[in-house]
Amino acid sequence: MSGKRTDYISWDEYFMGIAQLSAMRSKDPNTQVGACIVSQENKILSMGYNGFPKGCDDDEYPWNREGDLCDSKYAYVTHSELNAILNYRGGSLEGTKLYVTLFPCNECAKAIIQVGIAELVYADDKYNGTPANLASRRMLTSAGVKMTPYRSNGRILELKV
Ligand SMILES: O=c1ccn([C@H]2C[C@H](O)[C@@H](COP(=O)(O)O)O2)c(=O)[nH]1
Ligand SMILES: [Zn+2]
Repeated sequence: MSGKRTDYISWDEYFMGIAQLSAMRSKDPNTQVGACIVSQENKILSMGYNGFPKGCDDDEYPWNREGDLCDSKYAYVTHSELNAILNYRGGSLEGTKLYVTLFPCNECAKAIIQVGIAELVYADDKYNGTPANLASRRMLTSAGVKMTPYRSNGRILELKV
């Protein structure tokens, strides 16, 4: 009997929690996505969320989903996974693990594969079955990236900030 706390959060809860917290920084009114990249030694290497690139004012660029490409967010938003990858300045991401709140699209899948991320743990999969989702799964499978759905145990983590 060591007397240690037993209700501490697991590694998965910790890293998915960080991804969820990162998503809360997103200005996207429809879908907020967060990502957290972790080393094989469970060290957090990088984080990201979906948003416009540096210098592109959140109040000037459109957050619309509809309309011409240039009048919608899709032309401008950087996805959370890509932001997490680009935010990392420490060298190689080979063999790392990505926690992400939404299953990655095909464009993010390309970046994930090319930087050598070995596994992804995803929470939501609301675009399952769409062309981007199918293409993403196809590439991730071909590249041998392990895809693990996050299994929430339903525990609610509260923060007073
Ligand atoms: O792999 C992905 C896919 C999407 N996102 C971001 C891009 C957008 O900001 C939203 C999706 O908006 P919808 O209104 O649901 O189409 O999510 C991402 O970060 N990573
Ligand atoms: Zn994406």
